[in-house]
Amino acid sequence: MLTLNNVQFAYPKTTPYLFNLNVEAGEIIGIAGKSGSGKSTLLDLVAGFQSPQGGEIFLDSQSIDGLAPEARPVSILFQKDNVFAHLTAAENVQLGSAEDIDAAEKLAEVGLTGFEGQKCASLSGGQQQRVALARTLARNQPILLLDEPFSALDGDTANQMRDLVKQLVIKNKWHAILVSHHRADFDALANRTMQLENGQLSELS
Ligand SMILES: Nc1ncnc2c1ncn2[C@@H]1O[C@H](COP(=O)(O)OP(=O)(O)OP(=O)(O)O)[C@@H](O)[C@H]1O
Repeated sequence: MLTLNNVQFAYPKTTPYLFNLNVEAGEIIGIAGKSGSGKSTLLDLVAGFQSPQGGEIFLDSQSIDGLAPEARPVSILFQKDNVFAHLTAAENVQLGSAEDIDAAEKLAEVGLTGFEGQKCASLSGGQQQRVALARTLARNQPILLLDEPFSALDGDTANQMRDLVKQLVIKNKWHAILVSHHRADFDALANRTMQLENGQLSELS
């Protein structure tokens, strides 16, 4: 389980945050909230881009607070720019993996058989998101942070990506947090959705 236990944080001049959250393996927790409510800040704390000013973040009872971002058991999928355009699909999949991995196999798992040698610059936005997902598979980190990953995709492509992400989170028992402005993302993916307001999370009814 991923646990945020009384995690406190404040930027100068913003509402202080107090985060309590549990995410089970294989679960996707949706985070809704107005622009500026602190959704990205929550992801930044888990990813290690910001440090809690109080409280702790645990994965399966082990604190991850002392780990630098690159050492955290975390993968992140943003809205766009998740891949290096000048590298091939296979090269992008291999980034961040210590050992040689079978990029073709990972690409096949996300529906991109035969795309290994193609430069990402020549792929569609949806295909680029699939390449990024294949890299997430290759790294196979237990925490997956999803920051509006479907927002730049058209309706059908977004639906296919949602299905794929849901399947992979369950299959690989990742602990996923999904930030979005779109109710459709939560309806399709989230086991539970929390509302972030006034610096705190509460269950969205
Ligand atoms: N590095 C920073 N220094 C100071 N204030 C910051 C910093 N980063 C974000 N903020 C402020 O913290 C608040 C929360 O920002 P955050 O990006 O987490 O919100 P968000 O809910 O993700 O917004 P959006 O939905 O627009 O992406 C905002 O008021 C923002 O201006």
